[in-house]
Amino acid sequence: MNIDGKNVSLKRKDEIKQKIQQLQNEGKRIPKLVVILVGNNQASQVYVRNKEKACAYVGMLSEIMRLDESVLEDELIQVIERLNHDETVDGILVQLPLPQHIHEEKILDLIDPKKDVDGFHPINVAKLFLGQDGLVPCTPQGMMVLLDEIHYDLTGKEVVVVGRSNIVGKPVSLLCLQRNATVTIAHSRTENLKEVCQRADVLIAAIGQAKFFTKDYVKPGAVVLDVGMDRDENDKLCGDVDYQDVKDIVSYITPVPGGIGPMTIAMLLENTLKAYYNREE
Ligand SMILES: NC(=O)C1=CN([C@@H]2O[C@H](COP(=O)(O)OP(=O)(O)OC[C@H]3O[C@@H](n4cnc5c(N)ncnc54)[C@H](OP(=O)(O)O)[C@@H]3O)[C@@H](O)[C@H]2O)C=CC1
Ligand SMILES: Nc1nc(=O)c2c([nH]1)NC[C@@H]1CN(c3ccc(C(=O)N[C@@H](CCC(=O)O)C(=O)O)cc3)C=[N+]21
Repeated sequence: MNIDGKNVSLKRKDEIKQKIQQLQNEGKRIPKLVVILVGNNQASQVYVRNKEKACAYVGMLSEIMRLDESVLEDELIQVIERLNHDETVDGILVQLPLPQHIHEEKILDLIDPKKDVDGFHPINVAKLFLGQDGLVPCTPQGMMVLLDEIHYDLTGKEVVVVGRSNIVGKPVSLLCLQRNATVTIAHSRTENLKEVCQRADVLIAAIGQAKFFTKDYVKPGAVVLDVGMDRDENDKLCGDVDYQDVKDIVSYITPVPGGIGPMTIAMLLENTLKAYYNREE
């Protein structure tokens, strides 16, 4: 069965919309998200526009700062420092990937952890590691919300996460561990990947390879969360999972599009609202 991420994200956004309406009624300041987009990466343009639309839908203020591909690292640093000090700004997101000449780590470390709605700053990463309350990366958090939606209890379950990036693979592994799953993190150097994946009660596919996971990777009855945002042979958007091949043997699967992607955006809005409340307190 499909897990309808689009619909779940809509429910979440409607809840946020109500909260913002309430702030408005009380004459309070309205939460604001700033997205920094460097260069003109095609995919990034689409994602950023989706974020802008979502902000408008819930009544949140948003600003997209479009910087030229050739922007100097120092200029970007100045922009972030200004936003860090801007009292009207609650969330700052620097869209990845950044151009080659800019050091990603240096930039992410600079964002005020209180405004780090991506949850990529070392302080927030450490909080997640320690199980402390902080800003949690959006895509992994979105996956937890979808598991809640199907009332799936991870306790004692075998979770296999394929992919070990800082933005998806590692954080989602920690969240599953927190929920008492037995977690395996696989990657490009993993031996016998097929056999490892076949053990999974929950398979999390986050490698960026179109339709890589066919049914011989999937245990019948497993839950499959497909994070991939890939292009197939016809340049059509698809996931890391071969949906047609596995759909009849899984218990649940997130489709692409309409699965994890929309949840990422809903969680971004939730994080911005959380950052707002934390700062107002
Ligand atoms: N829906 C959403 O909201 C989001 C979707 N995405 C999508 O998710 C996918 C993953 O993104 P991201 O985590 O940033 O990816 P990265 O490219 O940063 O990391 C990919 C990971 O997958 C591993 N990997 C690559 N190929 C294989 C393979 N053949 N077998 C096993 N492991 C492999 C790599 O291993 P190694 O470490 O050994 O190199 C690496 O750990 C992409 O399609 C991306 O577009 C990303 C973010 C949000
Ligand atoms: N600092 C930073 N934070 C991110 O969260 C971040 C990033 N950089 N860089 C790129 C990835 C990717 N990502 C997506 C967000 C929404 C969809 C999304 O809305 N997907 C729709 C379809 C989109 C389409 O039509 O192309 C869906 O799956 O239904 C996808 C992918 C966020 N990322």
